[in-house]
Amino acid sequence: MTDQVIDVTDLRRVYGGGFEAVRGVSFGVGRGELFALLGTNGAGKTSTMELLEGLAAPAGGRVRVLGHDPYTERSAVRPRIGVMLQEGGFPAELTVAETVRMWAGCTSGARPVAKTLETVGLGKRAGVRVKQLSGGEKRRLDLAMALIGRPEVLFLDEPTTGLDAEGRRETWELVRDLRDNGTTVLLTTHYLEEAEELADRLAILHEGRIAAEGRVADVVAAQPSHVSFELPEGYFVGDLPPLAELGVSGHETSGRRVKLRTHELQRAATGLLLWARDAQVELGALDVRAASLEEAFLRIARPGTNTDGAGSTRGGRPAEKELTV
Ligand SMILES: Nc1ncnc2c1ncn2[C@@H]1O[C@H](COP(=O)(O)OP(=O)(O)OP(=O)(O)O)[C@@H](O)[C@H]1O
Repeated sequence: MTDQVIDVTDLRRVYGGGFEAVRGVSFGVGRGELFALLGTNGAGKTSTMELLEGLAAPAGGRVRVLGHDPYTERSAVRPRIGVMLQEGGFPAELTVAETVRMWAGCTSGARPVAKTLETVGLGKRAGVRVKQLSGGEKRRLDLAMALIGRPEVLFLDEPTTGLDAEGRRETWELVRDLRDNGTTVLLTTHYLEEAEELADRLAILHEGRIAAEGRVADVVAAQPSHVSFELPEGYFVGDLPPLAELGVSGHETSGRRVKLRTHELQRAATGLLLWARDAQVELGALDVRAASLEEAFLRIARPGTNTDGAGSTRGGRPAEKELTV
């Protein structure tokens, strides 16, 4: 059984004024696991992360990091964790090397400063003042500071925001290496690709609650796949084989365009194509699309709206009503 390094039960956070930003969040992260928290702006990711980092006391629930309460037992937890906040806020006049050296001086067993700067891609910027760094370089400095104490648990709040594509890939490699060497990582991100690349498991937060949680593949598998196409003039959805027999769970149309939803993509696509061949029907703009994390995210982030565009009227013709079969 994995050693549970982060253990969160029914966590709540209430800000002054009574706003409840975290509303009963529970999850666990095992040693050496990388867990990603996703969610729209304001979903509660940073508010949750700060409770785990011991920066605030929860209004309710329970947090354990490395077996301790990170707020009341801060001295037991702080030396063993690395924290990369959304904004570092370092003294502007110090150089990069001075900044990291200063922090290393307060940390027992710190990594060598020069090596750490190399690791995060700031080796050539060691003598530059913090105020002269670009946004992406500041993010790399934040990461260096989080790594300097060789943390067992690393908290990364949007670590690649502001980085260019290459910088992002480099950070991913570094984070993956750390994880592979046993570091437990909790990461928040707005980049779904980042979560897909890195996360062993993830949770999608929405309005302070976990709306979906699991391995990326499981969260995606809960979403339907789609087959969309255009029927030729004179053909209607009713001309297709019974949709339930194709494993289709719902559909919508807009003009001649038809979109089928299914959890059995191969069955639906095969049935449709065999029908088209036998009926000698040419399906226009055929698109077969497996479910994606983006779709899962959008469905959660925009409840009430259908990412399929169900019920819309495009092309000047009224849409058929959505039919769930
Ligand atoms: N100090 C505060 N006082 C009052 N409300 C706050 C405070 N900090 C955050 N909030 C509110 O709590 C909610 C959650 O904010 P939080 O920063 O945790 O979201 P987030 O998911 O990290 O968002 P983002 O992706 O924009 O960083 C938001 O509605 C935010 O306005």
